[in-house]
Amino acid sequence: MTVLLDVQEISKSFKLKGYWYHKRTFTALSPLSFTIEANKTLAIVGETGSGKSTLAKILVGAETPTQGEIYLHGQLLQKKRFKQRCQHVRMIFQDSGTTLNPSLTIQELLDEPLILNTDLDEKERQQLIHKTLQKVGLLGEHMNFYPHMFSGGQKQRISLARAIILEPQVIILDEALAALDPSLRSQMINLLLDLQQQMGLAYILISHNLGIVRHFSDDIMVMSHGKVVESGKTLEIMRKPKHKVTQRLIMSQNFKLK
Ligand SMILES: Nc1ncnc2c1ncn2[C@@H]1O[C@H](COP(=O)(O)OP(=O)(O)OP(=O)(O)O)[C@@H](O)[C@H]1O
Repeated sequence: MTVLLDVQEISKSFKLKGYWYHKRTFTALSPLSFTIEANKTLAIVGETGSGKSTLAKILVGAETPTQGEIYLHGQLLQKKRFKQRCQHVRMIFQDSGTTLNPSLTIQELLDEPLILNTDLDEKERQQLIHKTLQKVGLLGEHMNFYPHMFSGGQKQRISLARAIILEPQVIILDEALAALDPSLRSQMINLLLDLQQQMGLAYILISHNLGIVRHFSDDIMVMSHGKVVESGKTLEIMRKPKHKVTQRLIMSQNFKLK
């Protein structure tokens, strides 16, 4: 298997305001490295404030790392080339549905990334939107609907359509399944797994729910205070957690793995 995403020694320190006479910084991420292969899912878990979202924002290009480099297929992802990053790494949030602009139709919402990032003409864009809606289990006719006409689960599918329309290689799911009820969640997980197979996607799953993590991820990385404290195969780590943070997370959810 070949490495798709290679994260090398990424760190992040925030400058704290109000200390001009004695500059202070807060280290949200200590240098950390990891790799992901295509068709695989890496789960990132950890207590609140451990740095998971900061790492996700760096990967998607919304935050600049203090140090470190990210390679995709061996090619350096340039910090300032947002367009390049947008095409390859996309992110879906827990409340993605609520971030869909209510005044735009689904066609207009899906057209935005295509206009910004591709040279496709109007007809080609419309065909791609139609195809992508079908890929996520919606109908081509939904193009003319507005976001308020959809349920929460369907809105999450629209966000997924927006994420995959540029055919990225990596999708970050930041608590993207948390707000869904159990049956919608399993439908969404099955859809994500199907798309992973079809498109060779790598997922980075940030979740507090170890049930989802176990069901969905191949590998796991446990974070605490901006550091990786344990990582490896999900099932092995869940069966025999070595670090006390991992043990605490598992115990706090009363999570048992037979
Ligand atoms: N812009 C910022 N300026 C200063 N500190 C920040 C900033 N963004 C994040 N932090 C700090 O960095 C640390 C890591 O935050 P982050 O949001 O990455 O944690 P998290 O693991 O995603 O937490 P949660 O599970 O609650 O979402 C926190 O202590 C947070 O307060």
